[in-house]
Amino acid sequence: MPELIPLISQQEIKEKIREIGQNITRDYKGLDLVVVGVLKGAFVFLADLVRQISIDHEIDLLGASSYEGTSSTGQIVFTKRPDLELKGRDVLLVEDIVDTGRTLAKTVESMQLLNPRSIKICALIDKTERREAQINVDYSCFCIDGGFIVGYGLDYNEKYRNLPAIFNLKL
Ligand SMILES: O=P(O)(O)OC[C@H]1O[C@H](OP(=O)(O)OP(=O)(O)O)[C@H](O)[C@@H]1O
Ligand code: HPA
Ligand SMILES: [Mg+2]
Repeated sequence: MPELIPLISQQEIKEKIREIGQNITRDYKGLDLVVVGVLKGAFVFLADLVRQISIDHEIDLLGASSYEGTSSTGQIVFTKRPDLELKGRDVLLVEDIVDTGRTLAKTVESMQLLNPRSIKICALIDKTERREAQINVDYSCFCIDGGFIVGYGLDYNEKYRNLPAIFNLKL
């Protein structure tokens, strides 16, 4: 049976998201913000984050998938493209986790083709141990070294996304 070891509590997540939401609100005043969540993993974080951003903004979604179990296949499959016009706008990509960095590297590359005015990245978890692609995370909630984590949107083979806090998964 896999073991779940508590890593980040609901309260810690809540407090950090409030702080990051205030920073985004401050930094994007007067800009044309479109928050784009990366499915599936970011859906819980996105829903909580946008409710802490108090300037007008629009929300869109894209889908990107590459994991089997705890490993990246290296093949990023885009399962959904954003619907909104992003040209000339200020795009904030919202991710649950940056691990190897491959998903975001590919995603940023593909978003750049849509000619936004700016692209920045907000990630709940910035996990550094397996980083391969150079990614600058503009808004990072929690930085961790390693381990495979689940909960709060993050899955292992599609399970555990519903857990309200974040856990280390021991297989
Ligand atoms: O930095 P990387 O090594 O690319 O890993 C991060 C990506 O992996 C996960 O997505 P996954 O492919 O598991 O799809 P999911 O969001 O549907 O779970 C996660 O949601 C990120 O998008
Ligand atoms: O640590 C992780 N947990 C869940 N999904 C992930 N996708 C990349 N890294 C992870
Ligand atoms: Mg996943």
